[in-house]
Amino acid sequence: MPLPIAELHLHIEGTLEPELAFALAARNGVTLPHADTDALRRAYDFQDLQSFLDLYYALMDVLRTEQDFADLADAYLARAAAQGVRHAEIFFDPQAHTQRGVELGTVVEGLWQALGRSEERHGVSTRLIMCFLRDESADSALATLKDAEPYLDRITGVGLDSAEVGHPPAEFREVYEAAAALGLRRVAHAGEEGPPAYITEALDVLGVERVDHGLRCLEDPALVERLVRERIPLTLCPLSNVRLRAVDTLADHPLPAMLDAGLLCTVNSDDPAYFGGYAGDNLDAVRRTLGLDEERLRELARNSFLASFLDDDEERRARYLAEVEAYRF
Ligand SMILES: Nc1ncnc2[nH]cnc12
Ligand SMILES: [Zn+2]
Repeated sequence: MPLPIAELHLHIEGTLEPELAFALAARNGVTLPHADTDALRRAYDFQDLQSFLDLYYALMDVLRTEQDFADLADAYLARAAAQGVRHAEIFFDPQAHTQRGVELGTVVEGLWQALGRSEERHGVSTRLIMCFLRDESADSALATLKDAEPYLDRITGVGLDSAEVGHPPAEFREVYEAAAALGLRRVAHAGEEGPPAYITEALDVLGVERVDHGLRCLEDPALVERLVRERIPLTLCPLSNVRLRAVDTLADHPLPAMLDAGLLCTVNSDDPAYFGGYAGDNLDAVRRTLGLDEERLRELARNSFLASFLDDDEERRARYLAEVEAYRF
């Protein structure tokens, strides 16, 4: 039995496995530019975040109907459950779909078909986090938040993703203020490729409660001290960092140093179909390559539930935390 964890950094569109991409392409009459799943997998040789995003957005063309989004999310939940995920806070990118003519309602209703039965089917509780694309305008983000109003009972929070460098968090101050006024939780990608100043801005200007990635905080000791003091969770994604070349090799990943520094780290999969593994695969990889011992792994699992948005269900959080403490490796 795998270690129970919460996955807090997972883009549902990044769970589109090549086999499902081809099946949906056939179902929807879409022609992919790749000959077959092997050819598509060979394209997963990324230089940086942008080279990944180019393929990630292109492949979304196969996602057209509610059923497609339901199938995508259901496949993720099944895989995640098998790897120990007990609770998943799932990102989606509405603008990547509405821009190509797929309505927001199709996306949310489709995802909800899978999320609504996830506990019964997979034993995984879920939350949905709507991300704004930071390489689109702040006005587009505001329009997206407005469009989402009919679905807010299904959306727990907002996030900020896509190409980071040159798109500082402060550009999205207004939409984050509006989201907060609607009672939404706030997170943002920062310090994946962008500088530590973006992490500070995400905290001070956007009011985020968690930082997605946050890897580059290590370049600013005062920021590290603040993140430790304020117990700001970081949702790290080790295999993603290797594939997108934020670190040279997994052996160079600073996770052990970050834990030693007292940072509230969690381990997540980001876009598992593209980066070579789901949440449990990420934990296995850091255990083997970075030599994390059992107590460090238990700490990562505990952190994941502490950092989750289960504040509306403390009884459940306590149950998950008890499972972590009782776990025998
Ligand atoms: N790792 C990542 N960083 C920024 N935007 C993303 N969208 C999907 N995965 C992402
Ligand atoms: Zn991400």
